Amino acid sequence: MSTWILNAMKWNPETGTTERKHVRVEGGVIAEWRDGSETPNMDGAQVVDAKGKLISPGLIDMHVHLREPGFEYKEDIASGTASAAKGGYTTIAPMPNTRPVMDTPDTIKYVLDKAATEGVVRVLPYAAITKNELGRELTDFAALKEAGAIGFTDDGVGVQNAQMMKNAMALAHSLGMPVIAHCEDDSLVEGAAVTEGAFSRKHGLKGIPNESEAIHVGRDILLSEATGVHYHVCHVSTEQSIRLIRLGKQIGVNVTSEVCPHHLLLSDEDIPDNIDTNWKMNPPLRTPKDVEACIQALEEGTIDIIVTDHAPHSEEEKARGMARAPFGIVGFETAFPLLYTKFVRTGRWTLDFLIGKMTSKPAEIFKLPYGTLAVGAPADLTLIDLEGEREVDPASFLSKGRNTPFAGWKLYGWPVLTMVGGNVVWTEENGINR
Ligand SMILES: NC(=O)N[C@@H](CC(=O)O)C(=O)O
Ligand SMILES: [Zn+2]
Repeated sequence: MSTWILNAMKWNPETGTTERKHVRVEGGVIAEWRDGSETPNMDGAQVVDAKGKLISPGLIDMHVHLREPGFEYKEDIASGTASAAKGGYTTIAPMPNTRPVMDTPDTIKYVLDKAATEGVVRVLPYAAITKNELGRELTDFAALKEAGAIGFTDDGVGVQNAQMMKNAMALAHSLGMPVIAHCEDDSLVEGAAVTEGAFSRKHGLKGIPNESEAIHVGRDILLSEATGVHYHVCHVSTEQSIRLIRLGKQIGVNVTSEVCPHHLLLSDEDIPDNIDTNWKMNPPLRTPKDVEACIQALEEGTIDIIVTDHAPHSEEEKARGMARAPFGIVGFETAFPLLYTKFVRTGRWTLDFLIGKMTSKPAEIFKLPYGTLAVGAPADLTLIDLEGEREVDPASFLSKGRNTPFAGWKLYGWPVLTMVGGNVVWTEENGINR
């Protein structure tokens, strides 16, 4: 079965503009491109008229929480992958902080099987570094790799013991696998919900200091240098971490890093005075200076990629107040429109720059065969409406989570169709197609 997508606008890096193109998809891969002025032979093919929408490689999100197994009331693989598809994502990497923790081959297989039967996008799971993410005992890395895990992380908590982390890195390196780290020194954080900054001072709250993140980043860069492992820093939020990553890259350490849309767009000074827990996430929103440092780090390449850290929680949990509500906000269904509207439409970034940080760059650093529209590549793609303006409406999310600080924001750049391996899995018009 072949499909023609007609009249899509495709970025041309040589001219720095988009051009009208037709593309044929066959056998799950991109088979041929034609100029928009041609009329291809479409006998027997399924035809999709893109009507001038942008065509992008399917977005890739290397830091997400699907909550299954164990927290299906927050999200499950069916709802989480549907939410991803609606956000234009075709490949996502879920974190192992589930219940049970994804720390055995069986849990990895469970997630992969569920994703194959109920999921609509590609799901590439991470496995835990330590059993139950308790930081005490390493998991069986070789068996987890064999089961299909793509890397090791205790995301949700930092690995507190340096020797444990060093052992993990040495073992991961011997297996050719990356270590992905949630960087947080618990001894500096205790009982705080927001960053140390203007907001914490104004409200008399204990703050989460920037060093709690950067201390782990610095430690782990040294351990990566010692072991040679590919070390990837999760959700970078501070100027201090950036300084260390920049230095690590300069001296040739195999370090990469990611940033979330909220850390590029919001600071602690934007948190409303009524302290809505949709503004509580980990790492917390930092100061305006940190926000600008994150933007510049992405621009200079110190930060490599953009991830959502999609972290759904129930309304009941988020209603527990700032001290007791869990950390985290949803991300799939707002990421691209937010970044397109705030950085591309304002002229700070080119469309190509933004899309690269969400497609080809994650594919490159995690060695994935996706994130490209080249002939022969898997037909993972998304069509995006760059012109229609719409408000963020959490009630319309396909995620079970409604926890976002972006409700009501008026944005451009909404996905309208998502294709994975040649199958249309979601359209704005007809919803999910399983
Ligand atoms: N980011 C968050 O605020 N929360 C994540 C954990 C994590 O990514 O560290 C979660 O699992 O809810
Ligand atoms: Zn984390």
